[in-house]
Amino acid sequence: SEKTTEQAATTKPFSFKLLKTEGMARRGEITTPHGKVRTPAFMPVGTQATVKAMYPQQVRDLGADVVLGNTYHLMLRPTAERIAKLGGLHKFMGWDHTILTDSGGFQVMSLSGLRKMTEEGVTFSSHHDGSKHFMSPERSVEIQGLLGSDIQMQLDECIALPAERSEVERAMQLSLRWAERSRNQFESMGGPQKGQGLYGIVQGGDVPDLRIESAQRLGELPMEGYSVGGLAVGEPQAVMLKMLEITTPAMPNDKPRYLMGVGTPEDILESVARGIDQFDCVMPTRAGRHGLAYTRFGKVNLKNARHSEDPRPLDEESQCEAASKYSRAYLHHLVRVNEGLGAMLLTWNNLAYYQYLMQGIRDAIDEGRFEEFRQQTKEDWARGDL
Ligand SMILES: Nc1nc2c(CCNCC3CCCC3)c3[nH]c(NCCc4ccccc4)nc3cc2c(=O)[nH]1
Repeated sequence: SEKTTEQAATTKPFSFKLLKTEGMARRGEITTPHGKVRTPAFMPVGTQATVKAMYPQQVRDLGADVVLGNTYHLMLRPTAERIAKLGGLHKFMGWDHTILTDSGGFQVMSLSGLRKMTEEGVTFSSHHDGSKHFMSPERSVEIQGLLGSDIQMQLDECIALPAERSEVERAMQLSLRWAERSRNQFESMGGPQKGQGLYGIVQGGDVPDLRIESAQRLGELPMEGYSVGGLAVGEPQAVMLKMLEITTPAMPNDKPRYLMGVGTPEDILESVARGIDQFDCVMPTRAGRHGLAYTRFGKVNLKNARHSEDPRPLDEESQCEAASKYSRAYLHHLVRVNEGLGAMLLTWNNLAYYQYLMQGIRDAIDEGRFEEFRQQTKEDWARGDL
């Protein structure tokens, strides 16, 4: 029968095209039911169905192809059932491009009160009102399906570092068993037929053989992509980078690799060089709300009194008005008197800079000059803010 455009679009299978590589750096393109994702990609965080202090169109105009939502926050408020009743998360928040959701395990462990972790799942109390909740691998995938998420995460257990090997191994093995249960639930809900993707999450802490075992055994499951979890949890940057050098070669080469929770511009640049395609971090948005600006020449803390009479904008060559149109003195004032416009302008500037960096990385890999781009960018940052 003649499929409508809409139906044809949503039944295209999830896919990842590897377009170019330079060393371990990769340039690719993911196709989801809501469009394409150019990789390497930075994915702004929209925890409670909004990228804080930004309009969706503003986020899109900066070049973001995907934003993050969160199972933990949305299952508590307004609940996944209510969002589903209202047409799903895309419609609810007015974002008509790709949405990736985390499974909620990380947030339960880092945000919620009293919790009990068993083979079955995790019981926890809401950090809002103390109400009791339960999340299993199956329930997490069900919630992400209700939200209409294009890229879903398995439920996993992420532990903080440093940790005993026995503890790292226990959490890694549990996460592997939960990966299989998540996959079964995802397939029983027809995820693949809707063109959605489910990612497995590699764990294993800072223990090389556990990282390799986790990556290899996850790779045997037919996941649409694979995340590197359990990092950016307190370990030094050198340890994180070392673990990437060990882990990414053990992950499927033809599927997207998502490093969760990372990171600063330098973390991102160094992780692209070690085989990562997708990133998310609250840094640019959270820092913006705290007066910190990311620019081509490093960070500028607008709280600092040295900016109080500086008439220069953050970066007059920037395409983003937040960087080119307002003086540092004005931004300093807004931050000092805690005016909402301060958070809005600095969030806008920071997301603009992150997307500018990602576009530079993608162009550099396309043109076979990523190594040179990486060195030049690090020199620019080191110059500090002129
Ligand atoms: N499922 C899962 N999620 C992880 C996350 C959350 C990623 N952002 C989710 C978004 C969805 C909505 C909320 C966030 C992580 N975030 C970090 N580090 C953040 C470090 C950081 C902390 C504060 C400021 C800056 C960086 N490590 C992470 C590891 C895992 C993991 O193993 N499993």
